[in-house]
Amino acid sequence: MQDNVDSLGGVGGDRLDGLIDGLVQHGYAISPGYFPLSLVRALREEAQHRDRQGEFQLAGIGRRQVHQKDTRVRSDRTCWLRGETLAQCQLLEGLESLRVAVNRSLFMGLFELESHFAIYGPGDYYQRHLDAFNGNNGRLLSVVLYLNEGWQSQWGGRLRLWPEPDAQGVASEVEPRAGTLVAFLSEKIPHEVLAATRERYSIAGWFRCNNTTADWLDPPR
Ligand SMILES: O=C(O)CCC(=O)C(=O)O
Ligand SMILES: [Fe+2]
Repeated sequence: MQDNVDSLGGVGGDRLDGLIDGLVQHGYAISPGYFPLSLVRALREEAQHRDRQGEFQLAGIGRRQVHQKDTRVRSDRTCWLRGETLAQCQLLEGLESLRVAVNRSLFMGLFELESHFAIYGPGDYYQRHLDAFNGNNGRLLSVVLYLNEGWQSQWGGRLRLWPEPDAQGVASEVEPRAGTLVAFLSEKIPHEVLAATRERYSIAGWFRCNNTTADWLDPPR
C-alpha cells in the first residue's frame, strides 16, 4: 500500500493553498509536514503526560446524546483540548489560520473548533463513519493531525478515506506520520481508522458552524 498516495498539500506558504485545492477537488486534503516536528513532539509528550495522569477516557459516540461507549464502533480513548499549554495554543493558532483561509476561499462559515487528543492502543480501531450527517452536530470540516515519529508502514493504523457517503471504492489511505494533517468535509467523506500494532497518537478536530440561536445555546465542548 502506498503512503499518502495523493498528497495534496504543499510546503511552506503553499500549505494552505494545497489544502484548499484538495478540499475543492476531492472533499479532502492530505498535507505531510503541515506542522513542525518540534510542535508535534510537544503535543505528543503532552498527550503521554495527560494519559499518565488519567485524563483520557474511552471515546463516546455522538454529541449530547446518550453517551454510548460502544467498542464495536471505536475503541480509542480521548482527552479534550482546552488551550491550556503553549503547544496547544500554537496548534490552535495554526488551525485558526486554516479556518480563516477556508472561510475566505470557500465561504464555509466555519465558526469554532472542538478538538481532542486521541490514543489508539494496539488493536484499537474506529469503523467506517461520517463525522456529521444531516447537520446533526454542526460539524463541517474535520481535521486530524498525527503525532507519531518514526511510524513504520507495517504497524498499520492507516486512515482510510472514501470519496463520498455511499462509495464502495477507497479514495486514499494515510499513514499516521508525525506532522501530517488531513482535512475533509465532515458530512461527505466516510473514513475508518485501521488497527495498528503500536500506540497511535493524534489530535482530531472539528470546525463547526454557529448553531446558537435566540432560544438554543450551543457552546463548543
Ligand atoms: O485518527 C484518525 O485518523 C481519524 C479519527 C476519526 O475519524 C474521528 O475521531 O472521528
Ligand atoms: Fe471521524
